[in-house]
Amino acid sequence: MKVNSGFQHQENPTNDRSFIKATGGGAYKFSDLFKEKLGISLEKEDEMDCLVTGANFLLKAVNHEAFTYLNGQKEFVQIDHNDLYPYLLVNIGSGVSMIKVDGDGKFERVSGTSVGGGTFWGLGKLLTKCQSFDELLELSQRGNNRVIDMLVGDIYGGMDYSKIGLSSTAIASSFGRAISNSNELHDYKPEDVSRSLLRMISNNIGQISYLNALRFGLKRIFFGGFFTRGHSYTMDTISVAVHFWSKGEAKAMFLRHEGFLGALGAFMSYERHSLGDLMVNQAVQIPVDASSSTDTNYNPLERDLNETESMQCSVYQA
Ligand SMILES: Nc1ncnc2c1ncn2[C@@H]1O[C@H](COP(=O)(O)OP(=O)(O)OP(=O)(O)O)[C@@H](O)[C@H]1O
Ligand SMILES: CC(C)(CO)[C@@H](O)C(=O)NCCC(=O)O
Repeated sequence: MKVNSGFQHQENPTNDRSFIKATGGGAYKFSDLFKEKLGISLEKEDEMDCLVTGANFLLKAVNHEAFTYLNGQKEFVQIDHNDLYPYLLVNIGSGVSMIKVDGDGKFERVSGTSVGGGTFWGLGKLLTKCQSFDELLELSQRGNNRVIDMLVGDIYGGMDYSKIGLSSTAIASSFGRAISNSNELHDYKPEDVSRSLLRMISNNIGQISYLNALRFGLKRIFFGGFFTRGHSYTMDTISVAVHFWSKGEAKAMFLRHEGFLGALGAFMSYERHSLGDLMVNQAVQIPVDASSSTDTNYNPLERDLNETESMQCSVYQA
């Protein structure tokens, strides 16, 4: 569930109540619990609507929101507000939603995949016995996927298969090397398992994203959701997949505030529904969650803010 940071106390003579905007499945699942334990009503906002509203807002209001990431190099992308649409928004949460965005409130969820962040975390937990997502992610940083993945070179006696554009080091079959010896799970290092898993899932998401971008002629793909967490290897793998499948035509772009799109969108719905006292051009504070950084190389704010600061941005809705 994404809960926005604003809390509204609505004065109403017949029904004096406190409510917060919420979106995602949790807004339904935990509605009764919020009411019962806290006396707060959850006002449900559509998840896709909120994701798109949040992404559009960030892309327009925040300088240096989007960046590309390739070979360890982060490059911020200058967004032309008049030339933002259409784009593909790929939200990688537990599952993955792919949304074609054509404008403010104009979008279509064109695809999705159940192989997402929940798959990485769930399978990773079973295979490595690690206790937290952060631990799993940390393991992957130290792992070597070549130990478990079957590479083109493993099949072709160390050679590239250049005729079809595959180098000897390309993965021919994720986890495929595990079939060719008598190793059991405990013979593999959790680090290597985690690395292969992360690579398999990120690669797959990158590939499906590109195929959907191709389907609709979209050049720009923005990735959001709490899965990436600014983790360099995750972003690198997604970028390489998009680059590889598009033959360099399309670019994967990541959002600095990737995990907060839905919450932001829910927050902004106060304005949409004329319920709040947010005014056009009123500055809002977006809290920056330092906990969203697990990668020691990752500092989403390395450009202009430190982790504890809030960010000033302008709500410039028509
Ligand atoms: N500290 C963490 N604990 C658990 N999962 C984490 C953590 N940090 C990142 N993740 C990743 O984020 C994913 C959840 O992302 P997010 O919160 O955006 O989605 P969600 O709302 O649960 O899912 P969906 O969008 O499918 O409804 C997890 O499956 C996991 O891969
Ligand atoms: C079900 C949602 C939308 C909940 O956020 C998400 O987890 C998702 O997009 N899952 C992928 C489902 C699919 O398209 O196969």
